[in-house]
Order: sequence, then C-alpha cells, then structure tokens
Amino acid sequence: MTEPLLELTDVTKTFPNGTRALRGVSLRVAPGSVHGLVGANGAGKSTLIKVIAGVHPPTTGSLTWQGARRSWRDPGAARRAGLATIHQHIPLVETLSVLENVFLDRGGFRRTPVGRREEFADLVERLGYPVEADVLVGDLSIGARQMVAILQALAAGAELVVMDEPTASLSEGERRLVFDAVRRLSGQGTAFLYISHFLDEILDLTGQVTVLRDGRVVLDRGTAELDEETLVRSVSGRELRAVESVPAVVPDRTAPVVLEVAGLSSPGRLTDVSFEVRAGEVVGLAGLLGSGRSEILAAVFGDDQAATGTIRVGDRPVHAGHRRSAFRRDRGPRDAVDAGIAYVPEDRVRQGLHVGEPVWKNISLPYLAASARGGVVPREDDERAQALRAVGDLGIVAAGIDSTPAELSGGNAQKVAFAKWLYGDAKVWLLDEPTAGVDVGAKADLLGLVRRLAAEGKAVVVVTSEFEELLAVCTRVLVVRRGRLVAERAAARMSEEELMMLAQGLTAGTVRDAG
Ligand SMILES: Nc1ncnc2c1ncn2[C@@H]1O[C@H](COP(=O)(O)OP(=O)(O)OP(=O)(O)O)[C@@H](O)[C@H]1O
Repeated sequence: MTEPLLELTDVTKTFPNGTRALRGVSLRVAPGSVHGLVGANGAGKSTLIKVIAGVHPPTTGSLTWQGARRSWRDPGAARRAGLATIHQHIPLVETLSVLENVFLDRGGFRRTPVGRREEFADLVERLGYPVEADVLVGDLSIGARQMVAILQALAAGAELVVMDEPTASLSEGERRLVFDAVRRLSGQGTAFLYISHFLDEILDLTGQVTVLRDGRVVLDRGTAELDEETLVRSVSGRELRAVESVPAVVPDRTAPVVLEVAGLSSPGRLTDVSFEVRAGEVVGLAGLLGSGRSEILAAVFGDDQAATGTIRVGDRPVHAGHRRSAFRRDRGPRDAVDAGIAYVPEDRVRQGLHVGEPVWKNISLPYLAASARGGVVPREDDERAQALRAVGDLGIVAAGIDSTPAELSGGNAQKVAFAKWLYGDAKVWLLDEPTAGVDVGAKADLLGLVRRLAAEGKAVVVVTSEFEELLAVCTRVLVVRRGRLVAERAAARMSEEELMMLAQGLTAGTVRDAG
C-alpha cells in the first residue's frame, strides 16, 4: 500500500458511562481510495468517524494524517486539515442558496464575491452533476442536498470525505448519482470513507472494506476478494435467514376492511387518494422521493391540517366533525391513536423519542397511555419487563434499559422508536421507512415482524425506498406519483424493474396520467 492518507493505530474509546465503543481499532485509508466501513448497529462506526473528525478524542491510540501524528483540538482543526464529514442529516441552511451553502465555511455569504461563482462552476464541473447556484437548498431533494454537501466538502479542500450512510433515504436514481460522483471524484484523487448498511453498495463502490463488530475490526480486505455472504456473516456474526424464508401472508380477499381512505386530498400535496386495507394485508406505497408517499401516511394519521377526505378504521370515522378543517393538528393524531392507528414516522428519532428519558420509559409511553385510558396504571415493573422484551425481540444494543436514546447508536435509537408502538393495541400500522438505518440482521428481523403483524390480522401500510424490500414484504403495492395513486399491483406479480418504471412514470400506456 502507498503511504496512507489516514492511519489509525489501536484506537480505543470508552464513554463516561463505561461503554467501550472502540476496543483497539486500526485502519489505513489510501489516498484517492473508496474505503467501506460496515458493521451492525452499535458496532462503533459513528464513534470511529467522530474520532477521525475530531468530535471525540480517542481514549488511547493514535491518528496519523498525511504522515504526521495528529490529535485534533476540535472538528474545525480536522476540517482545516482536509477532512470533511457528511452526516446523514445534512446540516445545510435551507433558507440560503446552494452557492451560499457551498461557501458557508468561509463566511461573508450575504455578499457573494464574484470569484466564487467561477470557483463554484469549477467544483460543479469536477462533480459532474449540474447543480444550480441560486436555488434555495430548502427547495432541493435529499439527493441534490447530498450533492451540495459534497460540493461543500470540495470547496473546503477536503482530501478525505467521510460519508455516513449517504444513500439511506435516497431513491434508486439518486443513489446512482451519488455513486457516480464518488467514483468520479476518487478518480481525481479525493479519498472516501463510505459507511453504509447496504452491502451491495459496499461491494459495488469500494476498493477496500473494514468491518467492525463490538468495537473491533473483524475483517479488513480488498473488496475484490469479498462476496456478499462473507460480508453478511462478518457484519452480523451469524447466518441470516433471508426475509423470504418467513412465510408470506396470503391475503384473504373476504377479510374485513380495516382501513378505508376515500378522497384524501391536501393542496399541493395529495389529490383524491383512495384505498382500502383488509385485515392481514401489507400494502406498500411505492414512489420516488417527493412523490407524496410519506404525505399519505402523515395525512391518514391526522398530521396534515390542510387535508380533507374520509378515513375510517372499521366502522369508526377518524378525524371527522371538526368544522374548520377535518384534520386539526392538535386533535388529528390523538383521534387516530384512539381509533387504533399506530404511526412510525420516517424521522422517528426526532419525532418519536424523548431523548432525556430512559429507554424503558420511551418504549412504554404509548402502552402507558393505552393502559391509562383503560383505567389501569401499569406498574414500573411491568413497564420494565415490557422494555426488556422489546430489547430482546428487536436485538437492541444498549448498556441497559436505563440508558437514554442519546447514548445509543443511530440504528438502535431507530429500533427503540419502533418498539414504542409494538405492544399497543393498534389495528392499523403506518410504517414510514421501517428499516432505514438498521443493519442487515435487524432488517430481516423487522421485516419478519411486519409479516407477523399481518398474520395477527392487522392492516399494515409500508413506505420504503427499497423496492426489493417492498416486494418481499407486501401483498399489494400502490404506486404514488405527484400526490396521486397511479397504479396498483399484486406484489407477487410485479418485478422491481416494473415498479421502478411505474414510479418514474415511464410506462405511459399502462399508467393513468398523473397530470
Ligand atoms: N455518547 C455516548 N455515550 C455512551 N455510549 C455511547 C455514546 N455514543 C455511542 N455510544 C455507544 O457506543 C456503541 C457504539 O455506537 P456507535 O454509534 O458508534 O455505533 P454505530 O456502529 O455507528 O451504529 P449504527 O449503525 O446504529 O449507527 C454503542 O453501544 C452505543 O450505545
């Protein structure tokens, strides 16, 4: 190997609560390489990149950057030395333009110097993806924001770009754009440390892979010598059952309709969306990012004040009877929960977790509310037992159920937010990107869980960007485009390619025009 750009030697990190997140990690990243970093939820990936980026000082061990031993005083020091980190939630300023965001680090963004436009044009040329300088970042798709974040890294002179799950909520097309950009830039000499739970991406994109498990490197190998099976085994430490091996639910066409949505509209978002879900059905909403698929779930849950239309759970109307608008934010979600709807939003960690409360309380909150409505106040012992069960069912890695979500890895916090709804008495489940951010083992567990819910007679609606997953877990798929339902298929009779075409509106002959 040529002289590494970055070298970590025997790095350990112990948090104040005693968690040993890194237990002697060594890693070498070559200049201009694309280096994959993978591992199960809680394996230590985020902690490692925080050490690299100067957010956490290592407890012991050393970091060598461009041949010199360094210890970053703060993240600014790492950035100035040529190390950029792009996190999943990209901290761009929505009210500023692309140009202003790209040069944010240099300040003075209210008056954009003329030279910056030329520099911007050069950066865009290097990236090989057309991004307009004057568009507001708030108006961009997540994929385009990734591109802006990459431009920002280039503008800061980054030689190593650390990308933390860059494609987690991207559509297939957007993923390809990110891949192309990474390949192109690495060809020009920029190195990437690429973190992803999508092992096919890792195999496709990287030249070298490091696998972490329980804070240790368990595999470090050239990608050409790896296959998916080896990688899966190394990440999860076990043989995985494929999702397909969980028996699929065969829908019963005579089963009662549990959820009925009729004429659901919301100005600028949704137009006349109508569908039914029977007991035991898993219905998938497929569409590109921004198609309105998540908005449908939010509106059904009552989280869209402008929405109109009729929603029923069994015979019970939901969100009815308000004069000004059928859906009032203050009443909507409560009425939905009372009617038996559980909603796991995409951004569940921010929307669904109380970060200051321990894990066991987070898991028991809806259960507590339901029990209290029934006149029974659960004992703390019961709530703790419930939480322990959830930790076992979902394989949540935490020091204990008294940890707070802030002390958990991203994927494990996702699982806590999910677990929160598991033991309630919901009849309808609305799941937005249920497997986002979770590792390959937990993904299979969660999908198995969705099937179990259906087998218990629940009505489930799932939104996911991963079409393969959608087809594996759903009985029926509705395709959403520009806020309308444009096609419906039995999942068993549909291929991923067809789904992709429909979502993009490419088969005009078979799809009603979405207008
Ligand atoms: N601030 C913290 N305080 C205490 N423990 C922490 C803290 N941050 C992370 N941990 C613990 O360190 C371990 C590694 O977490 P880390 O976030 O690095 O995992 P990860 O591999 O990035 O997981 P994911 O794929 O879920 O993002 C976990 O056991 C986690 O609970």
